[in-house]
Amino acid sequence: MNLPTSFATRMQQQLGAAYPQFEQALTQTPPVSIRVNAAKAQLPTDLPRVPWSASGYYLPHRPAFTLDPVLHGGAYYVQEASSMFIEQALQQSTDLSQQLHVLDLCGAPGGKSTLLAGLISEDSLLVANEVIRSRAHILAENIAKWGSGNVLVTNNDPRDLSKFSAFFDVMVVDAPCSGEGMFRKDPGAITEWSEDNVKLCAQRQQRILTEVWDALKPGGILIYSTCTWNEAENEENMAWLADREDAQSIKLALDPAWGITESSMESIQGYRFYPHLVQGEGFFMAVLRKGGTATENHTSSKKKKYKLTLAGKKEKALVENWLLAPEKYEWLQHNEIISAIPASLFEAADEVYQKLYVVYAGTEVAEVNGKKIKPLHALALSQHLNKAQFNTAELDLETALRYLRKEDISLGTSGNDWVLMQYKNLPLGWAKQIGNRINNYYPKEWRIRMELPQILTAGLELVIL
Ligand SMILES: C[S@@+](CC[C@H](N)C(=O)[O-])C[C@H]1O[C@@H](n2cnc3c(N)ncnc32)[C@H](O)[C@@H]1O
Repeated sequence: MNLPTSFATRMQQQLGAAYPQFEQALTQTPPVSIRVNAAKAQLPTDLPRVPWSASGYYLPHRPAFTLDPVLHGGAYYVQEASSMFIEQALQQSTDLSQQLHVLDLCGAPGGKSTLLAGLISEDSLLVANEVIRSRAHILAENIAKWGSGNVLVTNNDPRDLSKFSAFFDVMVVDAPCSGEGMFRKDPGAITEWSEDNVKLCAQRQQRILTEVWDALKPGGILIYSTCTWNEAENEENMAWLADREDAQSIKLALDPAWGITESSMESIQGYRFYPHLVQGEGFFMAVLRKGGTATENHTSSKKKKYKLTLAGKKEKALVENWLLAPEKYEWLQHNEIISAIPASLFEAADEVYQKLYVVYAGTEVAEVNGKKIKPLHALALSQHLNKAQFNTAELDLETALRYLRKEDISLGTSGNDWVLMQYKNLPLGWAKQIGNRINNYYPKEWRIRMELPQILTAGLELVIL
């Protein structure tokens, strides 16, 4: 691999005698790993586990993920193993039984957001943000597929977060960086790399951290990560922040067998992932606790004017049984769209709506137009869907893939109703039976564009819950 000279020199200094193993590891094929959505599926297997994540597994080779319907149903997420380490940061720094407000600032495409959504309690709120519009929509798609129901996806610049004061208990900043840890996976990252770019990235990271800092509560946790190894974008930025603001680095307990390299610089504990020592790509993470005492999540009772509008009684009655435990939700209506958010999150969600541009919220349940009701795609993928309310059709692999390609399919059935399309008991989306015909309601922008091969191979052997 043709590495930039100044990068190679720095890594030689950083790694000493281990440098040749590091360089050799950069020529190896990256490991493939997935994280299972524990609310939807289990993977009964003796596949090796990602040691720092309860639901992460390594696969022996890279399957054609696009052709696995179970992926489209949100039963797992393809995620690089090192980045699953934020699970340890969250678990070791935070009481997850509490109701939390969590921000994932640089969220797309959604690896860390879906991991966070799986770790926080059902009455905690995750704000998954992404500054780039098109990427925010991909994030929303992956959040809808994960199906938790307590996530708001926003499309804002970090500076917009400065409208919040002491709102978040936890902030994850997975910052845009110079990407040294991606050299093996994405050789394009090598050509984009330069010392100047490292400096620019470090400055941008400082700006981002400054803009969002006030939104973190006193006593709150910042989980900062990059996929790069240089100190300027990592420990130096954390030391700069801890020095400027009142913050302290948190030391995590590590199993030495994990192969993670701990660094200690100017009172900052950092965690580095090198490809010759771990099964994963390059990664850095540090955790800071903001000074002061944590405060409970309570919202001002003074506020009268809500941005969120409650659904009308009639509309709510039409659809509320489509979710399990409907009494736990506040039912919202925006134009013809009815959605649900956990009732305990109403005030917090409203505050987010007041301050940010929300592109997706909670569970979008239905579109109601007079007496016409259409179940929405996110409902099919929700972890809280009340399946008993719907007709279902179990599809074989080929039909499932044709459905996901938004092709016309035939089930040999007749009737006049909405049908939940399932593969191995996992909901994929809706179709409408009209007489003998099936209208395919799979979202156009999500459809599989790849041609189907002559011979189809079954995907991951998950047990759907
Ligand atoms: C490392 S990626 C995030 C990966 C994501 N956390 C995950 O686990 O799937 C960094 C993200 O930051 C976004 N980004 C780029 N410039 C930014 C900026 N100035 N402020 C905030 N985010 C930015 C990128 O669009 C990208 O989605």
